[in-house]
Amino acid sequence: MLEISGITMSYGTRRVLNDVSFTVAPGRLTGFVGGNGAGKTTTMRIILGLLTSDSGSVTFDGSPLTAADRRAFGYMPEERGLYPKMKVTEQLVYLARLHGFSQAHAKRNAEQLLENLDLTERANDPIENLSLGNQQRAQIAAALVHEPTTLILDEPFSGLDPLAVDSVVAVLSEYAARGVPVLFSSHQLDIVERLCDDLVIIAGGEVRANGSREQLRAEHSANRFELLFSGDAGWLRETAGVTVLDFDGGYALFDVDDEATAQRVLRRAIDEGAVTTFAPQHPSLAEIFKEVIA
Ligand SMILES: Nc1ncnc2c1ncn2[C@@H]1O[C@H](COP(=O)(O)OP(=O)(O)OP(=O)(O)O)[C@@H](O)[C@H]1O
Repeated sequence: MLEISGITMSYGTRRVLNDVSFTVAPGRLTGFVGGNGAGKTTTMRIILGLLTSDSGSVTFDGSPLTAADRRAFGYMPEERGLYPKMKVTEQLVYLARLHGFSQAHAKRNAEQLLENLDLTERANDPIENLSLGNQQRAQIAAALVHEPTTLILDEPFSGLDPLAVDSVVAVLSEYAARGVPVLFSSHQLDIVERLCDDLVIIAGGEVRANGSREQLRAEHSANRFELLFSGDAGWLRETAGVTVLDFDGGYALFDVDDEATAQRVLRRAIDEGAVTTFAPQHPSLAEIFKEVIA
């Protein structure tokens, strides 16, 4: 388990991280979400040891990170940094060799990653000849080729088309399933919502929400229900404790003041017609995000 505890950091007199704490659990994909300038890249650089925080700690399974621990991490930086003239496979093999892998092992890993990322056709092209989306895939392969013990990825999905997103999602999920903690930042809330197990929402250098996706959705659930039945739901507008948000004949979306009101509504709907849907509505990540950063 990677644990970030009480990290505070200033650039000059300007504090950009304030008491940032969260964990990245093994085998889980943790999405790190925040607007521009929220502090994601700074936090990741501190985890990697590229920046030193003013206070706080980063530990792995309870011990402070050593240089050797960090060398075994996989990192995809915000500013992409592959050698433009080097061919894709050559580059990946070179990086794995730097980590002490044999030529054969390095080549095997590189080829497998290129296949999983649908990049095999470009294996012998120089990086600079690839489209931006394909350079991005190569960069993801570069972060993974040395079988890292932890993955830290800064905006791995930016600039990828939906098919590329799917192949990267599959590669990261497979990697996490090996028991590796994976932390990735993203602005794309729909992808984060689909992909991540855990979420950390940061704004103004402070963690505003943190937990499993289900936990956050449940915590921010506003007792909202959807009803679909064969009668007419007009009576809902006059029902005590109910606020109707959307209504169309036998369809209604509404908030209730408590669970007892929801059950009263359900009983009345059953009395008046055949109920096909009566379900709590959990907010989307985009809605939670807006709520917690407000
Ligand atoms: N080298 C630096 N010197 C001074 N201020 C910096 C430096 N790097 C970042 N900052 C400031 O620190 C704050 C956090 O920046 P950071 O890059 O960590 O945010 P971010 O969440 O990664 O943003 P983005 O999504 O835009 O990349 C911002 O206000 C930024 O302007």
